[in-house]
Amino acid sequence: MSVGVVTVQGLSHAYQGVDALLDVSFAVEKGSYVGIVGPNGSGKSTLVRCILGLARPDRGRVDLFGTPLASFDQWQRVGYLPQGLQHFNPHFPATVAEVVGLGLLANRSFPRRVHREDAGAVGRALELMGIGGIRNRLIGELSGGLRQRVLLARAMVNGPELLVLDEPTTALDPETREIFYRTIQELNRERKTTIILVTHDSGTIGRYASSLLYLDKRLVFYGGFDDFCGSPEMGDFFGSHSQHLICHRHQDGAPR
Ligand SMILES: Nc1ncnc2c1ncn2[C@@H]1O[C@H](COP(=O)(O)OP(=O)(O)OP(=O)(O)O)[C@@H](O)[C@H]1O
Repeated sequence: MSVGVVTVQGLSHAYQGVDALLDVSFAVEKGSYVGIVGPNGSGKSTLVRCILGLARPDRGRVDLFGTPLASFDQWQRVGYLPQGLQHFNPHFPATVAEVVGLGLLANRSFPRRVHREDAGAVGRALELMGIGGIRNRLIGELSGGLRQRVLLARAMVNGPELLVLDEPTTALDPETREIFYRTIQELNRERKTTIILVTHDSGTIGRYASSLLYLDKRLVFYGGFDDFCGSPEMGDFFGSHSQHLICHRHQDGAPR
């Protein structure tokens, strides 16, 4: 039997009485690559924040690796790349290696320090992302694509089994975006890292993810991209022309 990495049951969340999530239920199995899509304000970030315990749902339940969130304490098994982290001041006084090393602190009790022996883990994460050669550069001096690789290395430094990425490609040009998606796909295929990735681009993510989760406060669709393309509900939702455009790009596109 496959192992549930994330199980969400009946999740609802409102901000000051305004619903952001309504009765959302789904399960993510080990080794899946789930793309979360939906319009602006449809609750995507709120959903991942509830999954990670960063927002408290009004109703419902989240289990991580079979453990209720309230008692889950194995955060080294989870990597998170939040939305909008890529904007660094060019003079931000931290090197690439230092930024990646901060990822080791998530599961450490006080005093939280990076130790000398952590260099090995940092080096491995940098090599995994193909950025070992820039370890001493200042993070603020890098291009958007390299910066995003550094932040991904930071999320990967503990060797997480689950990686949650919230709109990681918004600041990237189309070519760098494809490279980034391919990197995530390799992590999924070769290391069997379970991926949950929030994006606005249903067409592109459909080429890489094993499942799409379409959210509009409620869960509208959860399944494979081919089913998404054939789904009459999604046709009603987008209008058949838009659905065709999304799915047509997929058929033209990259390997899965
Ligand atoms: N801290 C907050 N306080 C009040 N309202 C919030 C807060 N965070 C989000 N919201 C509202 O909750 C709704 C869902 O927001 P959320 O950021 O989860 O959506 P999203 O699908 O990730 O949006 P986007 O695609 O624009 O990033 C939106 O209407 C948003 O304005």
